[in-house]
Amino acid sequence: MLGLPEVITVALFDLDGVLTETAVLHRKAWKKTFDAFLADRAGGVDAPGFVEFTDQDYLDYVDGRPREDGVRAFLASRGITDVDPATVAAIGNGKNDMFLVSLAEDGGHAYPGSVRYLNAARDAGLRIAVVTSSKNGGPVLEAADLSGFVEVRVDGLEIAARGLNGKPAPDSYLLGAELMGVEPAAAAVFEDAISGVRAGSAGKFGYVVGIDRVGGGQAEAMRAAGADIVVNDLDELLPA
Ligand SMILES: O=P(O)(O)OC[C@H]1O[C@@H](O)[C@H](O)[C@@H](O)[C@@H]1O
Repeated sequence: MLGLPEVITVALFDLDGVLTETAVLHRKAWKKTFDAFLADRAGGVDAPGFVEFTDQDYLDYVDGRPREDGVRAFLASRGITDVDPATVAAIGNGKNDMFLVSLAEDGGHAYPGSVRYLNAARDAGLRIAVVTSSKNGGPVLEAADLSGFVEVRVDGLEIAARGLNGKPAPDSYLLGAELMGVEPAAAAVFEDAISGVRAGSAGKFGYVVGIDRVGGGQAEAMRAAGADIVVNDLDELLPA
């Protein structure tokens, strides 16, 4: 009925890019932030040393990870390891200000296919939690009018408060399963980020669903990272 193995009683949904279209807002805010930082270091966008932040950079280093983990991972990928913690925090805060402006302007939309799936899941008695690295998980759920579906939310604030390792470590998903009172084997993870698919795989969850929103090599990368199935939209899992 829901395209999941029968043993699954709990769904652990990532948020940005799985339930809501906000991954795009995150990516655009990160690009503006990192391009400004890189241009500043290189001496301008026309300087020979300037190489812009790409969509693939977002997927490889930032997507799905907690804010400052993403900053450090991307800078390290460019060989930039001399930034102090205050600078890492300032880069993340600047990006967050931009994200909040775009969320207020855009409104934070849910994917229609995800809303169909959430309704079908609720009707079928599948219990629903959200596990997101974002500290904006609460406001994004509210903006997209999805809070009513969610029994338990693990977000970036909770992850930081508990000192958990962020995705690709499985900790946040393991906490989600624990708060829902089930073993990982009884829970399915729904993810659009490679870091999140890795977290689901590392946590030995009963089923890992990859949602490919970007095309290119993403579906293949998701399978390699441990996804049991890859779809383009959640309602592909529902009966036609
Ligand atoms: O900066 P926030 O809102 O706490 O979000 C952290 C990360 O949350 C993830 O859900 C997004 O995929 C990332 O793009 C984002 O950087």
